Amino acid sequence: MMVLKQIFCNSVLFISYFFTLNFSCISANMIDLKESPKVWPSGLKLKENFISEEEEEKLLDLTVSDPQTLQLKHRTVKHYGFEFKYGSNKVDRNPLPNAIPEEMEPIIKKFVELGITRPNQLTVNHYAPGQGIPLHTDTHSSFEDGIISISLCSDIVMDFMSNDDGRRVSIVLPRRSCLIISQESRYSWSHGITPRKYDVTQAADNGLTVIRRENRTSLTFRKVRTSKCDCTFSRWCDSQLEDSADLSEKTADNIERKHVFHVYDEIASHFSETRHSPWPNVKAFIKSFPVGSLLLDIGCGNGKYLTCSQSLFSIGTDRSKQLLNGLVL
Ligand SMILES: O=C(O)CCC(=O)C(=O)O
Ligand SMILES: [Fe+2]
Repeated sequence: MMVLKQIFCNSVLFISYFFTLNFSCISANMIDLKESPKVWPSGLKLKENFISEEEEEKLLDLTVSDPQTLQLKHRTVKHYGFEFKYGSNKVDRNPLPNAIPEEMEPIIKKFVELGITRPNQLTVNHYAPGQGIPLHTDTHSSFEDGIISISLCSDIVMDFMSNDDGRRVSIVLPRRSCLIISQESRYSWSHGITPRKYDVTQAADNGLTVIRRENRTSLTFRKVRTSKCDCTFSRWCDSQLEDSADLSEKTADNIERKHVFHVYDEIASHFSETRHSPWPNVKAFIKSFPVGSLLLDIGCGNGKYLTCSQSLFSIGTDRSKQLLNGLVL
C-alpha cells in the first residue's frame, strides 16, 4: 500500500510517497555502530560524529581545491591511489601518481581500529544540491570487503537496493558520519544517491521532516583486491562468474569433441554413401555464380558441391578428416 503525504516548508510544496513498510527511510540519529536496525542489510553500519568539525575542515582543505578534480556529468570526482572507473564500477589497476594523502592517516587509523582493512584507494566526490550517483555495486573483483564513506558538509540520504529482490532501504548519512558497507550490503546490494535538492526523512516523533541538501563532499576509501573474491554471494560475484564462464567453455568444448567431432569421424563412410547427390536448389544456386567466382564450402563433407560448376574456383574444408577421405571429386 502507498500513502501520499504533503509537507509545506518555506512555501515549497513537497509531494512524496512512502511504502508503509517501516524501513522506507530511516533517520540515523538513534543508531549506533553496534545496533543497526534489522531491516538494514547485514554488514551495513553507521558511525555518527566519526570526525570532529576541525577534522572535517582539514579533510576539505586537502581535497576541495585540487586542480586534478574531474568533472563528471553529475558531480566532480578525484581519485587517489587508483582510479575507480564509474562506467564499469571496476578499478583501473595502473597506480596513480598521487597516493592517499598522508595527512589522512589519523582518520584511516580510526576505521582500521574498527576492523576495516587498511585502504589504498580513495575517491572524493563533490555533490552540489540536486546531484547524485546512480545505484551500483562496486565490483567484487576490484575491492576487498569493507568500503568506507565519510560525509562532509551536508547530510544526505543514501539508497540501498537488494540485487536479489529489489528491497529498498534509505538511510540518512549525517554530516561527519562514517558509513561502513560490508558483507551482504557490500556484495549483494547496490547503493546510490537520488539526485534531488531536498530529502524527506523520518523525524524523531515518527512524523516527516525535510532536509535541504548543501554541497556535500564524500570520501570513499577502499582496498584494491589482489586475489579473486571468494565471497558467499556468488550470484553477484564477477570473480566467481568469470571462473564459471571458463569452466562452461571447457565443458562445452569437451561435449562438442565427444558428441560432434568424434561421431562424424565414426560415421563418415556411411554418412558419405547416403549423401552423394547435391540438393537441386543448392546446385542451381551455385550454377548461378558468374564465371570465375570463388566458391568456398566450409564443412564440405564429401565435397559433393565442389564439382557442381566447372566455371568456378572451388575450395572445400571440413574438420573431419574421415569425411574428407570420402571425397567424390
Ligand atoms: O558519495 C558516497 O558516499 C558514495 C560514493 C560511491 O558510492 C562511490 O564512489 O562508489
Ligand atoms: Fe560505490
